[in-house]
Amino acid sequence: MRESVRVDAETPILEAERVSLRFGGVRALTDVSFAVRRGEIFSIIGPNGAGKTSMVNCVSGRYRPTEGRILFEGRDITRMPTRRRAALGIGRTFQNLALFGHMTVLDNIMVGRHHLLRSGFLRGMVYWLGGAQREEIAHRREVEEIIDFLEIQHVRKAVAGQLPYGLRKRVELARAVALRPKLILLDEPMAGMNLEEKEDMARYILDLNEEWGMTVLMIEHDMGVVMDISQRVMVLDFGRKIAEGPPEAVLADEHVKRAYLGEADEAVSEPEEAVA
Ligand SMILES: Nc1ncnc2c1ncn2[C@@H]1O[C@H](COP(=O)(O)OP(=O)(O)OP(=O)(O)O)[C@@H](O)[C@H]1O
Repeated sequence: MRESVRVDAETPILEAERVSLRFGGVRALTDVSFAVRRGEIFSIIGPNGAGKTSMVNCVSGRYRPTEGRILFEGRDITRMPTRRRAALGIGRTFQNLALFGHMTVLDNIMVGRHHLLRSGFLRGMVYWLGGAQREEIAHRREVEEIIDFLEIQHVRKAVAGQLPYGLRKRVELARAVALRPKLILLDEPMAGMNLEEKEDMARYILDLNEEWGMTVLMIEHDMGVVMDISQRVMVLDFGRKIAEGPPEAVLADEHVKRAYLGEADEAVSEPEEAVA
């Protein structure tokens, strides 16, 4: 039986409370707190090694914070295994592609669905045993919907490992979406993409958010994309939070400019041209 949880419009879908993470002597995260509101696109930015992936791994369950708590829909998930978090509705993609290269696109997405069944959707499982054919049809319909949405119909039978990089990233997103998560964690979804692929990916993320109702927590280096599609942004630097807020406010923050964007205060300005 599912535990009852406190969920209302005021409850953030995700909260990190004073999270610290150490690897031996390395302080990957120090005292980081933030909250993601239900329905928003929230991005984490910061220089290399700032702790972004570590933070997302604490949310997905791959890493366990040394100190602090992670709450999902008001429930403490800090010590919960990854699989159970997925069953609660936390899905993710990885910085480095994690597809089954030898399998078809369709099978890769089906794997996402099977994970959904295995992860405690007991009713579905019983149904599967009792009426496998109807379940399979429903399953396929969902998968086809995702394939249509991500515009990968033309490669559905292709072997995933042989696709161009941008398409593989899209298939990986499809697999994460197949879990039907409430919160989707995207680790550098645009990495290695050309401009057109980035624009497509940005549109898919917006649609996932607006039409599919998924809350998005994203790490992304492309500042243009981050500023375009995020409602709020958190900036990490050396494992600490240095700013959080709407994109424009964060961009204008002097601390952020110095620490992250490298726009030092002493920026050299060109002498103005003499006006005749
Ligand atoms: N598994 C690990 N073992 C030891 N140190 C780690 C591990 N994972 C991360 N770190 C260290 O923690 C710090 C934060 O790394 P993290 O990968 O979270 O940063 P990031 O902001 O995601 O960087 P990037 O933008 O390069 O992906 C770094 O100093 C990194 O070397």
